[in-house]
Amino acid sequence: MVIIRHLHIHLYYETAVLKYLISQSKRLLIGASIASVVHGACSVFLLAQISSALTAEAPDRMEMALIFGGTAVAVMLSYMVANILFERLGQRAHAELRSFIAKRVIASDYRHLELIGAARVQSALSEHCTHVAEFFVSFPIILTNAVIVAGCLIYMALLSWQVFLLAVIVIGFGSLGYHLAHLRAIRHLDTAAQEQDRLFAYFRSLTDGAKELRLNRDKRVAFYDNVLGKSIEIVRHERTFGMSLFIGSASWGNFLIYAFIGMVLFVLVGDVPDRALIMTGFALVFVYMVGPLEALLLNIPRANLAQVSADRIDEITRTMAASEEQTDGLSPPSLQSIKLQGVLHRYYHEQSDELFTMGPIDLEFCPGQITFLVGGNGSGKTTLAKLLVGLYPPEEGQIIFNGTVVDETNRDHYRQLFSTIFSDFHLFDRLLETGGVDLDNEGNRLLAKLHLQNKVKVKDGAFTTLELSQGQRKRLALVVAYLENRPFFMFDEWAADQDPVFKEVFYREVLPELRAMGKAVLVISHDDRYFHLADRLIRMESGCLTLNSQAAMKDKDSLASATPSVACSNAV
Ligand SMILES: Nc1ncnc2c1ncn2[C@@H]1O[C@H](COP(=O)(O)OP(=O)(O)OP(=O)(O)O)[C@@H](O)[C@H]1O
Repeated sequence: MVIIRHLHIHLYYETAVLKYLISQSKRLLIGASIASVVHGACSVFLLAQISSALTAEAPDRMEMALIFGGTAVAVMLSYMVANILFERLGQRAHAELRSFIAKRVIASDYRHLELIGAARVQSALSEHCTHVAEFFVSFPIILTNAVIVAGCLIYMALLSWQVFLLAVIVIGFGSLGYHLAHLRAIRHLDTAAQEQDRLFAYFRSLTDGAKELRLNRDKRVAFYDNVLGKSIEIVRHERTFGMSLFIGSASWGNFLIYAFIGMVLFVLVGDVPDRALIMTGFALVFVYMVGPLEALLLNIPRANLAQVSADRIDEITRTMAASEEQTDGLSPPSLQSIKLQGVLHRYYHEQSDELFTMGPIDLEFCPGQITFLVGGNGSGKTTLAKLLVGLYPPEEGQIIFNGTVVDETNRDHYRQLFSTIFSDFHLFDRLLETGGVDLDNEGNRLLAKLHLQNKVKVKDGAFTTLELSQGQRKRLALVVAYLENRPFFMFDEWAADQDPVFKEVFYREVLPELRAMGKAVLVISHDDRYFHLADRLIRMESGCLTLNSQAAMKDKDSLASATPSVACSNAV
């Protein structure tokens, strides 16, 4: 009873995500909905036939039996078609939603993605997606049963307008109760959804922090009791409370149904001549209607859960701004010069209300030049590298590439200039480089060059294993960088995990070779033994460049006595 109004709410109160999904599968949804409506209508028609068969005369029975049989087959077929189509719709919605989020994540500005965080993306891709897909499974149940209930009400109106009027009053009461419960319940489901995003971060700590948790019993207990267990409990509690409110209102609806039936049977139908016949007719409708009504009352909460998840996905994907134009299909850029002019980036730390400012910085890079970027921990080296390679757009100042200002229209193209190995690099198990080289041959040649030929091979465009030490995995990343063969190489503390022998290889063979190939190279390093090998050395302190020495470093003592050539306007 409550249903028609709430069905209306759910059909029209769509989030952008549901709208998108519905628009993607419009035809399938229309087909499945028609099959559901046909199923509901045939079911009511079947009921009408059962009712009239009870009082039918013998000569009509044969014809009625045929119609009954035909309707029963139609009920079966429409049920099958509706459910298969909705199952397909559910699976399709799930897949569409996953690709929708994945594409949004890929296109999102890097800084936005950093701010959203991996846990929220994971939560959206897994649990929220599943809830939304389930909407398409509960939708046919809601639709079919709504049609059956509506049909029953019409049938009732034909039997008696007084009964129909009473039904409308009961629907009003039911809706009010449901609405009040709905407002409260949604708040709890929302809280559960927010907590679930945090829970996914704790799930990651379970695997990422596996070593620490095993080595420290107190930490393990505290992590489970105060962090993970607490979060699991909050999600359980909030969701149970929210869903219980819905179930409470469903029970209220249920009570109203029986109150309604009682009123009709004992109050409205008085001592009329055909009492037994009229009672039989009503009893049949009631019995037939109770099942669909209950199914409706139970499935609407599931649709609400989907709604909350869809809102959550919506919120996450909406903040994934994609301000840059994708520049697929353009040929890779070549490098003449890169100029950083007054570039600046700020990090705001909400908890401590502190701001870290990097810049303003002026720098120039050209091909065939090796630049070392040095400085203490947290001085801003990686941040500068992220700005240089176009992962962060400068908040102030600009980057000029081959004489052209880098902006939203060409930043994606500009980024194709760089092969990078950040300290938190990621290795894809497949080699995704598409430079036209024979990946297997070239990959294996490079593996031999980096002394890894006995550990790992490239086979069918993939590394045979990634189960290697951190230093070896970094060498694999170097193989990938070589295969990319871009004009600019950026290494963020690459050599930190290498043994002394390979450090020598890196600084004395790999880097000079890259220079000879005409590559521009930026090396973030703490290896002061090798600083003198740089063509230029720049030092960062508290987000400012304090030294930009163009001269070749002959020894590190000359470095220590060098005067800063770049004024720091940001000194703290
Ligand atoms: N993702 C981030 N969000 C917010 N603040 C950040 C983030 N990354 C870095 N910071 C802030 O910026 C400062 C500089 O960090 P950055 O990683 O650039 O330093 P770094 O010189 O590369 O340090 P290290 O030598 O330890 O790698 C840090 O002190 C930190 O406060």
